[in-house]
Amino acid sequence: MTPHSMFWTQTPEALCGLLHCKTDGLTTMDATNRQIQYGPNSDAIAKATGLPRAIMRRMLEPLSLILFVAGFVSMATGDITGGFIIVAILVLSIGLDTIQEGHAVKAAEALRRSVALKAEVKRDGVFVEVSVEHVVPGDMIRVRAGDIIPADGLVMESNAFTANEAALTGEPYPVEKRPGAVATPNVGEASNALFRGAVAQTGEAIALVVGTGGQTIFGAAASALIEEQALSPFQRDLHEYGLVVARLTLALVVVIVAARTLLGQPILNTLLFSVALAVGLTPELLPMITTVTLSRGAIRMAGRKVIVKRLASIHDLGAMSVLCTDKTGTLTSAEITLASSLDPTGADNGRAAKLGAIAANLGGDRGALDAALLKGSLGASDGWSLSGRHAFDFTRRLGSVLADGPEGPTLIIKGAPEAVLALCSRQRAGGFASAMGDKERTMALEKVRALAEDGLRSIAVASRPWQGAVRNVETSDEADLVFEGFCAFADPPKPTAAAAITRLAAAGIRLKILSGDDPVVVRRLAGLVGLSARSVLSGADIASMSDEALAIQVQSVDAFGRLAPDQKSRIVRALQAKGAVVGFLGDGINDAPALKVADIGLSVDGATGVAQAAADMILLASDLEVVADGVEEGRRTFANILKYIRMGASSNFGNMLSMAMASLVLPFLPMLPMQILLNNLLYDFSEVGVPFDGVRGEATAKPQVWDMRGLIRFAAIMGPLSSLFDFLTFGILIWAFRAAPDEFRTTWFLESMMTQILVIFIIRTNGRPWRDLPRPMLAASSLIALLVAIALPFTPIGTWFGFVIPSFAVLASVGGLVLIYLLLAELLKPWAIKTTRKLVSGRDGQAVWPSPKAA
Ligand SMILES: Nc1ncnc2c1ncn2[C@@H]1O[C@H](COP(=O)(O)OP(=O)(O)OP(=O)(O)O)[C@@H](O)[C@H]1O
Ligand SMILES: [Mg+2]
Repeated sequence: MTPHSMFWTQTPEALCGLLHCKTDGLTTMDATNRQIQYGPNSDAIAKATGLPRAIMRRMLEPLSLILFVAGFVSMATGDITGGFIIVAILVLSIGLDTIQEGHAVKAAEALRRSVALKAEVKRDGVFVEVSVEHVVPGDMIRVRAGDIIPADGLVMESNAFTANEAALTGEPYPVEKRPGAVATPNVGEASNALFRGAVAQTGEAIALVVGTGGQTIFGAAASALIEEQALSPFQRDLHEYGLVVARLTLALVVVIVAARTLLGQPILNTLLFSVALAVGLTPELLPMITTVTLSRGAIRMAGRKVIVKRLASIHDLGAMSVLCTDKTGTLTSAEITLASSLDPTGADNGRAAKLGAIAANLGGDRGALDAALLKGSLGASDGWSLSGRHAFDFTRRLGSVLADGPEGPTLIIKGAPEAVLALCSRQRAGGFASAMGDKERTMALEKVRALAEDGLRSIAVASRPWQGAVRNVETSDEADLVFEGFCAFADPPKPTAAAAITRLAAAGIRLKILSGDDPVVVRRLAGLVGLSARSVLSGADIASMSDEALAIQVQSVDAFGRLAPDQKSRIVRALQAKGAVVGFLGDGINDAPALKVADIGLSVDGATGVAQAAADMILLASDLEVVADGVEEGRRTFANILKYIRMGASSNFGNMLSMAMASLVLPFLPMLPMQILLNNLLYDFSEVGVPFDGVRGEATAKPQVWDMRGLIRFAAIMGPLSSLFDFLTFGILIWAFRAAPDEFRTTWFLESMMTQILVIFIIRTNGRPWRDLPRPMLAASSLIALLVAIALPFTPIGTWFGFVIPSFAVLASVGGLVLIYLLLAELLKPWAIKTTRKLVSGRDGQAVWPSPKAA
């Protein structure tokens, strides 16, 4: 049943027998059945979803459980109305919570799935794209350079195919994979096997899937690469904040229960009161609120062509202060074209392009340059076949093929000019090969420079007739070459790039180009799109720098060229070291390491699988405009979450706190448990509109960073203010009006509702509330909650809750107090919202915001 142990030692026929399939792919029907039999190709533990489960989960939370029990106990002991109301309110809150969450989260999840990695499988005789999850044993898959291999499989056909299994086996170099029997049980030598989670480096292969999901050789290790979702510092802080409040609450409850029991108050009553208070105090809604707001943010961002894979990265995007980007495809158009083919002297000659196209075709790379070469010389490789290869890699910046054709066995090398020229000892011009010395090399490099200054990027092509037996190419073979000439490519900047960069700069985000291309090309482009082109650092420059020196250099340099993949990630780290929140936008295999290290990895739809897998967000259009839109949305979302948190940390919390204190000095309960629960429910309802609220331009104008100290400052100013007015109400009711318990509770309920709900309109904006009105949804949710709260005591239903109609004098004075409270809150606001966390310009030397993924 498990054909996958050492499957590479078996023949395709034997495996097909075990898997009950043929070697020409499955039918859709068969695949569907197998999906049921084998399960999805992922080993994420299926999360309990579904409505009943979501409700159960909430009901089983300790506080709800206690309240349910208490409610039923009340009913049983005679207080039918009281007990019933408590249970009813609980059911309503849980319903509110569940509906809100279910809806938004599902939609966000669906979006995430829409950019899930795709795999090419043969179904009903043709190759089609399905999501990786739907690959099943028995499928024929096709993988190409840049893909993450979706399942374990036996290679049936291959063309220049190499796979990088570093993450699985630790073997740092790509290994060639081709069909053919292997006898060894050793995984590392299974040259006919593909393993889930490895990266296809070059070429193309077709394989028979023998293992999916957890049933793969590297199992969980592989899926960690494919499906990782780490917590961001923002989420961790939120969690911690929740814990602090929970502990405070617990302490408070213990004190109240002890004190009131000592005072001889009825136990059940006290217990219910303190649990209700705990419900009011705990930010039990916080996780739901952040998830819902983030999910709503994700949905809105999708409308602006940004698909969010990791929800918490929305905040990180809003906090981003530096965006590093690859050059081709984002700053320049993705479609590179072959502009000219030149011989070593600079004269037009098609030979370089022809050899380049042969190498591109046989070499199996899938880069933009190869595509341009193939398009530029159609049919050039007719009559040529592959005998050996040394695959292109971004560190050597060249690759070679051993091709057999009309000229006999020939080694063809193409790559970055300085890399290729260093290997040449002769050059061919006008049909003749002549010696190539330093003088010729310098002239050739000057030609490259001249081309670059005209905006053309070039690669060099060299060759040499192959002597001796045909075998695979090694580094030592790449010497003593004949320089054949250059291929020059046009790669002009996108017309929209400069404007987008200006817009990002206005939003407080600095752009840096991190390219593998020639520094001269990079410099010219930087100038064209409005970046500082004064100094350009190259990979060679930074290789000799210490981390400290690099961290200083990256502050002022905006353009980098000739970077190896690990140098891109090194620069990202250097920026992070000085406190910047760094985004990286890239699409190639060579961008994957930097995408992983960056705080926010951005890739584009259609990018290589590795890049997409490493990214947190996928742009549906490769355009900086889209990033700028996304940043705006991200900041908006974050601002809305902040509203919630601020509200919870001040008014709501303050109210419950003063109530707890009052319960210790009053001979009666300051509010009945069901009144507290009602208070909490109405307050929660009033906030339902927050995720839909608008945000003022100024709140999204600069990178926004989660600022725990700032929040504490806010709470420390607004909390006591709210408590002060609670105590004033308290004092007036007791001493001025000598209010009876029922009137006292009703009035305090009204005061508490009015302050909590109305202060939303003040806290939600940094500006004047009357100049920055809330969106209809928030206005509606809070005003409805407020109206219900105010109207209740005056209706017959109010009596169920133990409300009475307060006297006019009482109402008038409390109304007056609420107005003064709101006025003071508005006056103190500017002082309370001052950020304590200096916004990062990359210079404050304070890494208070560690990169989420760098750890
Ligand atoms: N297929 C190829 N054949 C030959 N040389 C190549 C090929 N791909 C890349 N190179 C060489 O390697 C260099 C780095 O590659 P590339 O420019 O794609 O890196 P990058 O960092 O992705 O750059 P960009 O910022 O332009 O996207 C190129 O400038 C070129 O000289
Ligand atoms: Mg690139």
